[in-house]
Amino acid sequence: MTASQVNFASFIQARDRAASTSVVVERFKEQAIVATGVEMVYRSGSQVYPVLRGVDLTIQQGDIHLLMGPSGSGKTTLLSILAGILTPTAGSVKLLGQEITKMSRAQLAHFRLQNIGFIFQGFNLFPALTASENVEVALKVKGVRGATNRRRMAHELLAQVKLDDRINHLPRDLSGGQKQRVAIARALAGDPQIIMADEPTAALDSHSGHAVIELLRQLAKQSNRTVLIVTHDPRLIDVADRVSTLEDGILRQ
Ligand SMILES: Nc1ncnc2c1ncn2[C@@H]1O[C@H](COP(=O)(O)OP(=O)(O)OP(=O)(O)O)[C@@H](O)[C@H]1O
Repeated sequence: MTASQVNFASFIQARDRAASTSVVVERFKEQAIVATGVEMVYRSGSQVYPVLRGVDLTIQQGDIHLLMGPSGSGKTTLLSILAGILTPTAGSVKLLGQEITKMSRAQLAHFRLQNIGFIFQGFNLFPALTASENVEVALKVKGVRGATNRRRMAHELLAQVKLDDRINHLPRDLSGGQKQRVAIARALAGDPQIIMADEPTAALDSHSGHAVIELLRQLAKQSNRTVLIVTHDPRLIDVADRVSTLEDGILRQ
């Protein structure tokens, strides 16, 4: 081979390597949550309660995905499995390209801390801590060093959810919508790529519910975060990219 042929061959090899890497990155980016054949059976003595019967679910990165279905259909069970809080009886779950169903408890706990933020119906704030301190605690758990640093970051997160004028308020001095916004700021601590929310608007009146929905939409779209929401709230359908319905243990996307 001549020198120019060698150069051209190396160029082609480098280009193909780059192309295959970008395909991998693309694919990784596109599928934030992939559940395959997920089954869950609860047992109580000799009684067996099958709740999920082979659930397949793919959620793209940056999407707001709603999980709906009648009461008792297994939505919280599925969310807990997708978050790695419950281990399914069968099937696998991949988050951000990593199979969490194969991780040890320690690996899973670390992965959750780094990559998932949770929002609950009942806010789950520490009642004796201010809005800022509630977020600071989450930052500490996620490994952010330095009290001053955590305080500054907590204020930035609270500003992001438009609560900069309430940073020193205790939860009892905040409205339901404001409490949920503190909970959202806390879920954003550590900048997780996935946010999971269980009935985030159920305890809110219509006005606060709308504000929280709009905030969740902004969070997903501005930062390309994936937001998975279990809800009965039909108002959320307008902001969702996809809706799945769970019924009798079967998921329809
Ligand atoms: N630890 C458990 N042991 C036994 N059965 C359970 C357990 N947890 C949940 N279940 C049952 O599994 C089914 C699904 O519960 P799950 O909470 O996942 O439903 P859901 O769709 O989230 O309900 P809701 O909309 O009312 O919150 C229910 O029949 C429930 O009673």
